[in-house]
Amino acid sequence: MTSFSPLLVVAVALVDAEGRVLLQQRPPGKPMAGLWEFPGGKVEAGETPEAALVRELEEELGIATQESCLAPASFASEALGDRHLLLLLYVCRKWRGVPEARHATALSWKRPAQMYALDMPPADLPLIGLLDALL
Ligand SMILES: Nc1nc2c([nH]c(=O)n2[C@@H]2O[C@H](COP(=O)(O)OP(=O)(O)OP(=O)(O)O)[C@@H](O)[C@H]2O)c(=O)[nH]1
Repeated sequence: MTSFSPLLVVAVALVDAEGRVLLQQRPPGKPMAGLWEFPGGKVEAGETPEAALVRELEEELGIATQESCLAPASFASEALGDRHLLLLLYVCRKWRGVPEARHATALSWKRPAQMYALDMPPADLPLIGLLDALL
């Protein structure tokens, strides 16, 4: 039997009062540099997905939220090199602080309809339609 060890990644659509979603641009030196993605990152050993996302938002954007403010929205399942990516997407409308690009090259608030024209990772593309319908 072949073993299956997916890469588990959590990401969030932070939604502002105007229904725009925060995207961040991956920095040089990382795989898929320059692409626009949802803030988030890998779930570490022993962590729940929600705890990982609260941690990533603090580390990457300097904002604070609570696990109860993270609503599961959708997921993506996609080959990623020799791994298989499971990307869990949450929606969050409540946080404290103003997002700043601590790791990313840039941040941008976008309406879902504007995302179709952006360079985003392949796993994110099916998630755009979901956000377009949801927000
Ligand atoms: N955060 C995030 N990662 C995504 C998205 N879409 C997508 O394919 N990924 C992939 O999921 C993985 C997340 O890894 P990462 O490098 O951001 O994770 P991390 O913050 O833990 O970084 P690190 O590896 O430097 O510690 C990458 O392979 C990334 O390309 C997305 O929308 N947001």
